[in-house]
Amino acid sequence: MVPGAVRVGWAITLAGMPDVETTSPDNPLVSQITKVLDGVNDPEIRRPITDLGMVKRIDIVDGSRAEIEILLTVAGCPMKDTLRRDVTAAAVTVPGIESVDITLGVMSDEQRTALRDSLKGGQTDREIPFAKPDSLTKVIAIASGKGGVGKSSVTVNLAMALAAQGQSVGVLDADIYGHSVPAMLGIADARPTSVEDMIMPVPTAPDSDGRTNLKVMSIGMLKPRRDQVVAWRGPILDRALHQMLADVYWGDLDFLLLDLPPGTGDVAISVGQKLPNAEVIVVTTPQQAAAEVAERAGTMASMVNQRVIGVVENMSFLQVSCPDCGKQHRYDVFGSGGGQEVAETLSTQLGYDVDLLAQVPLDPQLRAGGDLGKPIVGTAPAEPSSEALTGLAQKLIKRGRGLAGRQLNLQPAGR
Ligand SMILES: Nc1ncnc2c1ncn2[C@@H]1O[C@H](COP(=O)(O)OP(=O)(O)OP(=O)(O)O)[C@@H](O)[C@H]1O
Repeated sequence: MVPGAVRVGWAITLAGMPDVETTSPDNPLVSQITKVLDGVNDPEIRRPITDLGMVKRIDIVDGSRAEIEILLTVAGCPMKDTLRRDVTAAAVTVPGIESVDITLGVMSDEQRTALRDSLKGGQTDREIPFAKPDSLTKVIAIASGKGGVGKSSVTVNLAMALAAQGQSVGVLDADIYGHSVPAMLGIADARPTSVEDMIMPVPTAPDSDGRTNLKVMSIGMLKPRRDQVVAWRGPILDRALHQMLADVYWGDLDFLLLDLPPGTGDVAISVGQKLPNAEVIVVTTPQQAAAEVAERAGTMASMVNQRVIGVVENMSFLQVSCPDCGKQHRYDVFGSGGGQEVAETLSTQLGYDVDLLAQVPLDPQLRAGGDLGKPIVGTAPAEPSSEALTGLAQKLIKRGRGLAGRQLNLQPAGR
């Protein structure tokens, strides 16, 4: 503490987090500033900075100048400018405050450990929060039989569509061959920061309301260099996946989407073991050959006891407006019927209804959005492809939490 400072007892902090210091404890402006700072979230952890012990000191100088010291979790925190801006914007809303000086410091090792422990909230090391029977997060793995059918494009657009509808969404890119999710979301070079051994997933750019409802962790972010090739076999992959589920601070998520590698390999088996309550969406194109391999991905999911909740047919048709007659013409570029066929075959094989949840047209704008890191559901929500993906998001929100892998606590009925 700075000399002459006292701890003010009114700050409600997480267990173990220090209170705010001040040299002017009787000045009501200090408590008013603390109150408005309760509304400022750390952009990565997405909890109030006051709860996280990040507000070290608030002093009022010359009656109307606020001096605020903020502790960053790590030196060189990529979000420091956002924090500085948000804290200043909040503090100047307090009547009587005319200027704000922000000093940025860094948490000590002890403070970081206390923060990490608080965030874990009793969760033991290496425990996967989503695997707990009482987890409220809907975990959905996006699978495909083969590469290039648009699995990652569906994943990022679905994630954005869910976030746009107020859902808190995490995307775990477990596609060792592609890991294209960060680039498709415009955060290709972003690297997660960590608090002690806890990794903060990377938030995507805030939406127009300043919210970042979507955070990402990718297998590519565990590599030292972006251009490095991942050539991991089963056990290392399994550990990497465990790390991304257990050591990443995902916070309270409504949805966790997993972009799986194509096919039926090691990652699908690991996901099945680690997340028995995950549900699966199979992505296919309308092509016959693609449909046949997609069925295998669905069968694989059921072999590891995951429920297949539906099929998405991507690149379903191309809609072109005719320069001669002015009407819209549809072209079945990749054939037709593959999605429906996968849904019907899986329903028969698995013994429950597997629906065709969406048909997403072939759309050059969707491709361009992926290349530019600006998914089409955000930039052109009225396009038919965006509408199909937003419709898929709405179906998933309405669906409620599945019962796969959950303890039902059913008792035999008494006679
Ligand atoms: N509906 C669509 N319309 C037009 N282009 C699309 C559509 N869906 C995907 N694409 C494009 O097809 C290519 C492959 O898509 P994507 O990377 O999403 O497939 P994937 O199944 O995840 O492949 P992989 O598993 O090999 O990473 C990308 O260039 C993407 O922009």
